[in-house]
Amino acid sequence: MLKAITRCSSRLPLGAHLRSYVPAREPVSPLLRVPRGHNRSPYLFRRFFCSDSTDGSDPVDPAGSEMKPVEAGEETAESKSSSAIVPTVVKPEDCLTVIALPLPHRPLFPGFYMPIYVKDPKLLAALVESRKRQAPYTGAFLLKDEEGTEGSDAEKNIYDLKGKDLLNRLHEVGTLAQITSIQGDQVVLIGHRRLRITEMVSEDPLTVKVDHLKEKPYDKDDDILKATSFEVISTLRDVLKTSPLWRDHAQTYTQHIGDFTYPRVADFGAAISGANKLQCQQVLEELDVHKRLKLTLELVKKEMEISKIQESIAKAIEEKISGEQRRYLLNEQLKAIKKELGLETDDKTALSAKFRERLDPKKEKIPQHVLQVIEEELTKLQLLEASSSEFNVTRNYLDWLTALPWGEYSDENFDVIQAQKILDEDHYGLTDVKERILEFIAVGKLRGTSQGKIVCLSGPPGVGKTSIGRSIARALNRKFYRFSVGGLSDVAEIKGHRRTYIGAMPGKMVQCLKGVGTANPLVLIDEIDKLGRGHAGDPASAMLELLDPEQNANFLDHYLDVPIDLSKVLFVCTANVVEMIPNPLLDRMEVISIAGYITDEKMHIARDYLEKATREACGIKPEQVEVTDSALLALIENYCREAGVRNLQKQIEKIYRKIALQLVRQGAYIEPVVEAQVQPDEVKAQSGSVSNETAVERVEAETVDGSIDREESGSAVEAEIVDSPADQIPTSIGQSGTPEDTVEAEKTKESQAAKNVEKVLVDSSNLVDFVGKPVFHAERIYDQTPVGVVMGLAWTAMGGSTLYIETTPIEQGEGKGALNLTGQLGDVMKESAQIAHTVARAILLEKDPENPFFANTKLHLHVPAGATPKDGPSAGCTMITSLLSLAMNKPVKKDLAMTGEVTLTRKILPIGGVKEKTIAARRSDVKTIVFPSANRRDFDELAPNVKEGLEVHFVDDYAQIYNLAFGENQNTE
Ligand SMILES: Nc1ncnc2c1ncn2[C@@H]1O[C@H](COP(=O)(O)OP(=O)(O)OP(=O)(O)O)[C@@H](O)[C@H]1O
Repeated sequence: MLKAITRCSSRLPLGAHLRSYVPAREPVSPLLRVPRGHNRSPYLFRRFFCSDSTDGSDPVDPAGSEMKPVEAGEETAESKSSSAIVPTVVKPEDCLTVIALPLPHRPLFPGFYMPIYVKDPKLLAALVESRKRQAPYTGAFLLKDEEGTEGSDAEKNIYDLKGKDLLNRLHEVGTLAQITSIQGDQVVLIGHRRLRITEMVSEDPLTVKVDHLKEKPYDKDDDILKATSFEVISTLRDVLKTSPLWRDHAQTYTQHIGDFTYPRVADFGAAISGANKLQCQQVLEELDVHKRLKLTLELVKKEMEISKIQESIAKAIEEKISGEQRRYLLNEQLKAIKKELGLETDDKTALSAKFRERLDPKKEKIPQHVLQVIEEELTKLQLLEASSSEFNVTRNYLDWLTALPWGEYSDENFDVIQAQKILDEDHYGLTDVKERILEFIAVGKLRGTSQGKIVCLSGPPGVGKTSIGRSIARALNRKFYRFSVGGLSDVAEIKGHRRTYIGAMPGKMVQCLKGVGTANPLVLIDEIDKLGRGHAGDPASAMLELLDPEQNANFLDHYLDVPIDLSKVLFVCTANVVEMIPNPLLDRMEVISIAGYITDEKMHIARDYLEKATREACGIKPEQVEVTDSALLALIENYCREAGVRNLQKQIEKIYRKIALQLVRQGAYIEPVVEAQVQPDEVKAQSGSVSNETAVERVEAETVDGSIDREESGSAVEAEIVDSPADQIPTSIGQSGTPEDTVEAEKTKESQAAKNVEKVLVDSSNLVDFVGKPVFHAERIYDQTPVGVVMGLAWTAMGGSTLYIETTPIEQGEGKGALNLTGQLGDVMKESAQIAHTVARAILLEKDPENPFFANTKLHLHVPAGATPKDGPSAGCTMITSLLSLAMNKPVKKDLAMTGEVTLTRKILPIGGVKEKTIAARRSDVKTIVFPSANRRDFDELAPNVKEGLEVHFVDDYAQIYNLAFGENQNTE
């Protein structure tokens, strides 16, 4: 079996520098050179032919030589003379009977090498034999494709063919090939001249008689021939530019063949083109040089097109990958440079070193099990590929593990006095909270260590829950970390994601510890009452694990996967409504409620804290402004009635912003005055004897804007002249002019200017200019409540408030008794109204058995304000009183407010929010309050200033309220 190593002999080095055909006219690449030879001797070419061709025979005869087929047996004069001299050496032209070697893939062109594999032992032996006999020639003929088979199939069947069958399968025209070497079954051939099979001589191996073919004669000066040949050359040259492989061919070919002639150009082009075997065979068979050139031109043009496409494909792909490759290469180079300079060892080592460096100082404090995990992960890191995703996961994990403050605690403050000072510095009042913190410190001092606790601060917005948390941290000398859990529904926020997830992060607590860098911070968990309901897992349970002192010594974060000790963390939670906190959580908390502030407390907070802080924040000096008590009071009463002080803070900020603008504007007007003062010429003119009037007159002339009146300007300048004699400062500036002096003078100027600016006064009369019209109108609608209207006390998340219960008849008639309710009442409140109706009817029956009011009257009970939803049972007693007032046509006592749930048996049950309700009652100028007896303790605990001026009655039966309300006053205490 024959097997060609390559597509054609093209793998073998051929080719040459092809010189320009007309060098003077066309100084082109030296790669392709002249197809001349029309004026050169054939012998000259022979010298250049293949090295093994010892006889110098030339398969490509020079142009102009005889082009007719050489008949078998016919011998040229040259051959005769040669054989006469060296009769033992067979010349190519003497080979008229040759072994036919089938070529499966491509024909062999004269001047080209072709290695083939001869698998048929008999054929191989015959070739070896022939080589030994000094006749190293064979006929190489292209195998025709059998119908329906192609390529490898043709090769497969080749050795089954013998004799005639094989002959029929061979193309008639082939090449006389010299056997240059035989190694094993590899036979290397070099093509000499064209042959045509005439008849079969023997069957196995197939031996045939051949005619030697020569090109038809052609005119070497024919223009068309020249032009075609040039075109082939120029196309070849173009292709050579893009393909280095072709260049090699050309070089080697000319080394062996010598200069190009027209037929050689055609052969060369066809041989190195990638054309299929039939097209090549066509070129081989063509003896007309012009036609052969044209055929070749077609092939090389096609080759050109292919090479263009190849180039564009290569370019596109190169562009695509070159960006990434470039980055990769640059990165690698950078790494190498850094490594060389000792700036960085390789990634993994540097990372490990970084982690170890972090660990070393705290190694003793890290729990053993954590150390073990860290070591394992460090080993894993070394084994992983730096570009793998697993590497990144491990690196991040180690980053977190090593960054946590294992066993690192801030030195706690156990000094109660110092702590009290800090707490008082930041907040007014809040005695309960402060006391609790001081107790905590005291216990810590006695025990020697403090322990984690959960404190829950509850109260309306803006009462300072969050800010006292920060202040507690400061008092205890702990690091402060705050996170809000309002609306939090993902357990992963608290407990972290498992490491297997992409973008996994530890939970908030681990983030907190990394952030603060100590294991005993104060963590403020804001809005715990607004904790979301989780869709995957229950955040409340996760919070429980986090907060519970029993469990959190071994808190397990999903990401970290090693237990961490949170028992030293002090948790402070804040909530607006304690009832909304999940019960198991609430159970573990120590709730401290901050009810809100009364006017008096707000005054203190505003004066001593908010105003001070705001003034500093606005860059205003105390002497530049005065906000009177009456202004603050008006602000609190008419603008900021809510329980907290956040709104009050906003209003104060508003005032100070306006003041700042006013001061800056004034300063801008005063400045030109000061400038005017420092004109040396003018100073000289004044020379110490300037009268006040003169200065005033001058300023008047310069500050023409109407917004500063004459008197103001005058007085400002007067102050200027009195405080700093005009002939001193300006003269020093004018004369010395050193930078120090200038700075000094500038400073003096500034302070003078500040002094000149008039102090801004804010009092109740001009408060409107700063904060606009009052937003609140008195909660109190009635001076004296009319029949059917009674004031109740309510509690909301915003603090306490007063509310009215109004009842009016709709229609009367036998058996028409009914009750309509309005005012956005909730279910509980509606039920409360039904109970009140029943109880009121029973009481009326007792007091006035003849009165059929409730039986015959359709009533309407309304609770303003209608837009606010209301609920709760604590308005029960107020509703009964309102119904009775209407039924008896008797108004209730003036300035009376009440609260309390009533049962059907007229018992009064306790209510919540005593402090808020008391504060609200005082705000509405209520004089007498009725509370359930069960709330007496709550009331007694209130600060004296909150209780001041109130007449409070504690009742446990409605009869007592009846007496209080309708004038039959008794001592209910
Ligand atoms: N007793 C006080 N003394 C001084 N400043 C106070 C006092 N109470 C509240 N403040 C100030 O009021 C502002 C609002 O307080 P903070 O934000 O702590 O309210 P909060 O109760 O946490 O509100 P929310 O429930 O809306 O979170 C803060 O600037 C705080 O300093």
